[in-house]
Amino acid sequence: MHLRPRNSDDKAAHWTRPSKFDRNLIVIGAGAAGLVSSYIAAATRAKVTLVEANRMGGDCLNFGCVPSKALIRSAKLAHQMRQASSYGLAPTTPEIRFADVMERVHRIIEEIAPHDSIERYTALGVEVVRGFAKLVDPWTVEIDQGGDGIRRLTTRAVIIATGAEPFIPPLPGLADIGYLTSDTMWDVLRQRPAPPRRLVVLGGGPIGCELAQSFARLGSAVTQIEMAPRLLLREDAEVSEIVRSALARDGIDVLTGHRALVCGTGTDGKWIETEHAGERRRLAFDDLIVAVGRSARLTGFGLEDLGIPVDRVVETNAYLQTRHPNILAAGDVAGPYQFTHTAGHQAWFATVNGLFGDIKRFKVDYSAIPWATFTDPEVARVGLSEAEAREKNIPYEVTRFDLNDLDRAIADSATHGFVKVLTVPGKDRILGATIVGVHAGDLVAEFVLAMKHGLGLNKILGTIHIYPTFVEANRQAAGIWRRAHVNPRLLAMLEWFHRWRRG
Ligand SMILES: Cc1cc2nc3c(=O)[nH]c(=O)nc-3n(C[C@H](O)[C@H](O)[C@H](O)COP(=O)(O)OP(=O)(O)OC[C@H]3O[C@@H](n4cnc5c(N)ncnc54)[C@H](O)[C@@H]3O)c2cc1C
Ligand SMILES: NC(=O)c1ccc[n+]([C@@H]2O[C@H](COP(=O)([O-])OP(=O)(O)OC[C@H]3O[C@@H](n4cnc5c(N)ncnc54)[C@H](O)[C@@H]3O)[C@@H](O)[C@H]2O)c1
Repeated sequence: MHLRPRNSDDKAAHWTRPSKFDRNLIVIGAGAAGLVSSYIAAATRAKVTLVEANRMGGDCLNFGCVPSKALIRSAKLAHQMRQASSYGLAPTTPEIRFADVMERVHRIIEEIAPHDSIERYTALGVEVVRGFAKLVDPWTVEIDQGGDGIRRLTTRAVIIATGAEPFIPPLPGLADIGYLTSDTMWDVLRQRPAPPRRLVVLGGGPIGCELAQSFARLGSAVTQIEMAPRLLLREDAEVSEIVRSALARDGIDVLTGHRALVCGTGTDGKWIETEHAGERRRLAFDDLIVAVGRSARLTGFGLEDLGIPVDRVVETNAYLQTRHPNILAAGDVAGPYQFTHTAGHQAWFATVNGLFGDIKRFKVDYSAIPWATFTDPEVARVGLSEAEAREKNIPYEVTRFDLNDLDRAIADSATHGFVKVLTVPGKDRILGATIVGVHAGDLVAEFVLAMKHGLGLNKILGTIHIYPTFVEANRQAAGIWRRAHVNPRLLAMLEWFHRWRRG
């Protein structure tokens, strides 16, 4: 089989498919998508090689979910200590030992690292190679192993799982003043005895909100700059408002609708200038974290030479296949989501389609994708938000239950938030659920299960939930929906029946 590279000037260039292959599958990148892909391939007894250029576990373990959630936990405890008087305890001001906080963050990375280690994957039957992988042709991968030389392997299928990296905006002066990103901050701040004194967080997405709140609770004076009119733009406006006021309560100066214009260094240290409603404002700071989105890693490993189309992500079809059907992509590099669990979810489809696609292919299922932002209160969602339903012209009904009516939330003095469910008008079929509150990321699992398996609100109402728990809020919401949908004629008949029985 011959394939001609698309858009290539070299008209003579073509590739010949080998008649034999060294591997069934080569996976490029050992983050969530790559690890799960190679695991599944090995479980089906395929000969699979996993190539990682940097740290096993990818961004989630080393720079993302794990360190950020570890930091959030220390920050939450500091916050709870300050709240002690609300619970009848003596007011406490926590002594923040920042170096110890950062040591704990790194200890937790080390504690989880064995799950993603070379040793574990080797024992599972995966060949793990340290090095930088490059596609030479649709069936050949070249691995630069640094001092250990270059190795070439042929393979029937390839999964691109190269992830994403922080996007750095073209902000004048930014490169000169020095800035932190999720890639660099964990190592840089590990060297510091104290948290940044004056911190600017650029970006009001999940990363910006989680980090801004954590550092504020650990003692930094935080200013958060978001150019959009509100935080967490993907969520409904009321969600953004709850998060904004929570961050404000933590002392963060939240500047939405502010465009960052330029930064530099002056007598009072570093500064950034923003513009809002025609007014310019200059803010002094000591450290700045850039959290304005993540760009897929698309260049430098052969996609261009193979004519594989990319836009913001690698272009794939519903089976996660690229232009070359034996080259597939999963995780942040494939989009449209940028979560660890969606990377793992796509990995199953990419692997099965890569190994068995010429026999049977499976379309990747995006029907019930959940996510959570781990601010306090947490924000979790599955399916449609109200804004999305309106945008897509999908008719819906809303049922809402506020946590200030939930016994457990009242007992815990944690009543900020709600459960909001969108259903098909007149039916109990769930179109989406948004939960804001303590443990929202855990609570949403019930709606994910319901949506995935076609269970409606009646089924949630008919399921026993332990009293008093936060997850009872889901059943309360289902109960509100039920009461709003009782048949008035049936009620009238029942009333008549009872009257008749009384004689
Ligand atoms: C601060 C932060 C917090 C986050 N929190 C959460 C959260 O709470 N929950 C959640 O679900 N998601 C969270 N995420 C997102 C999550 O980390 C990513 O969605 C996830 O890591 C994507 O996995 P991946 O396998 O696609 O890519 P990655 O984890 O980025 O892995 C890709 C790997 O490929 C390697 N690589 C790249 N090119 C090559 C090459 N040519 N050769 C060899 N190796 C290569 C890279 O070194 C990297 O290790 C967070 C992200 C950040 C930054
Ligand atoms: N809890 C989680 O699951 C979790 C946590 C963190 C990150 N993530 C993943 O990582 C992805 C990236 O997160 P993120 O927060 O970096 O990106 P994001 O794209 O979600 O949000 C970035 C924000 O920055 C703003 N922005 C862009 N340019 C700006 C500028 N020049 N000045 C000010 N604001 C600007 C945007 O308007 C946007 O609101 C997320 O979309 C998510 O998928 C997930």
